[in-house]
Amino acid sequence: MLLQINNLSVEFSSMLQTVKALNHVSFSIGPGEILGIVGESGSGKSVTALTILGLLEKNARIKSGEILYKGKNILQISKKEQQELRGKEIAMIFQEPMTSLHPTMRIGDQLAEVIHRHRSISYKEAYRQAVLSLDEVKINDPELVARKYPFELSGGMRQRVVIALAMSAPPDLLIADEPTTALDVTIQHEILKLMKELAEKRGTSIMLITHDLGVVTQVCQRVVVMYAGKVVETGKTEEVLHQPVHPYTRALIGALPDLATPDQPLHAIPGESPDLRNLPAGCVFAPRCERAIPLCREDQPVLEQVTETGIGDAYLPDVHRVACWVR
Ligand SMILES: Nc1ncnc2c1ncn2[C@@H]1O[C@H](COP(=O)(O)OP(=O)(O)OP(=O)(O)O)[C@@H](O)[C@H]1O
Repeated sequence: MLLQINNLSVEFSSMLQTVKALNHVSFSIGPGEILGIVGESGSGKSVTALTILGLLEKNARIKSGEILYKGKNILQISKKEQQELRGKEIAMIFQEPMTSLHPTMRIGDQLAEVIHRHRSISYKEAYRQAVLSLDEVKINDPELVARKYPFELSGGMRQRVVIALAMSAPPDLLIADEPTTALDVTIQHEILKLMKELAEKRGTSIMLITHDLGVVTQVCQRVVVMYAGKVVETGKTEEVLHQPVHPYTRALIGALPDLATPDQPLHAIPGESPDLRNLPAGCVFAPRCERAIPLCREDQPVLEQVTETGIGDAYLPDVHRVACWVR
């Protein structure tokens, strides 16, 4: 495994309250794998990403768990080592490309500077490679685009530049937080295709955070479904999305006419999202669950293998697992 998260719990505290943002989260990402993390707003997707990157805000506390990156617990390395990891091995791209781009610097110079920093080559050579990297992310006329400023490019073009920047090290793990949400459907499709191609070509693993199940179907081999800071279901994309077991996953999928079509937002589920300052004693989804039985309100279910068909180690990442008493 490239990345293995075990039993991760993260809280945010202020004088008055404690928000339990992640509760005993475990999952892994293999080399070259594209893993989808899906869930409603507030389910803990971004907090998971920020914890991996060592970028949690000051009021955050890691209550339990470990994050093994190439077998080493990166929750225990120094700030400097975390920074090095972020620069060289783990890259991140966000929904809004401008957050990653310098507004007053030409595209070619931004890329060349990063490439120059990572490799021991002259700036001139780094600039030449910057132009090549624009070509690699399928930008037409890369020499011309290299001389432009970010504001002169469309949203889709900017996100391609950001991908080129993120891939310049190149990283072993790319964390992409809603990378196509701000783009129109056709461009979304092209950007996802590009990310998939780059992952295959470079062997980069991608952790793709999305609220869009169409995106998951399109590019992710496996998926982790999160709800209220917990993993409620996980397994191969096809199994989880075509034979969902958790009532939450079922509800998410319920209203989608066609999973193969991108840009399908998650179905709104009746009831309110749980209050992370005051989580229920039993299953976090029980208050909204039509199938809940008394046990669901008393005891927290843990992730367990769905069927016996996946014979062997229940902790193999491909195995379809669900945290639900009623199945
Ligand atoms: N610095 C913080 N202080 C207090 N609470 C926080 C902080 N950062 C995140 N949270 C809380 O942690 C929970 C999980 O947030 P997170 O951003 O990971 O959700 P998400 O699944 O990524 O949602 P979205 O899809 O809206 O980005 C939310 O309830 C959020 O309010």
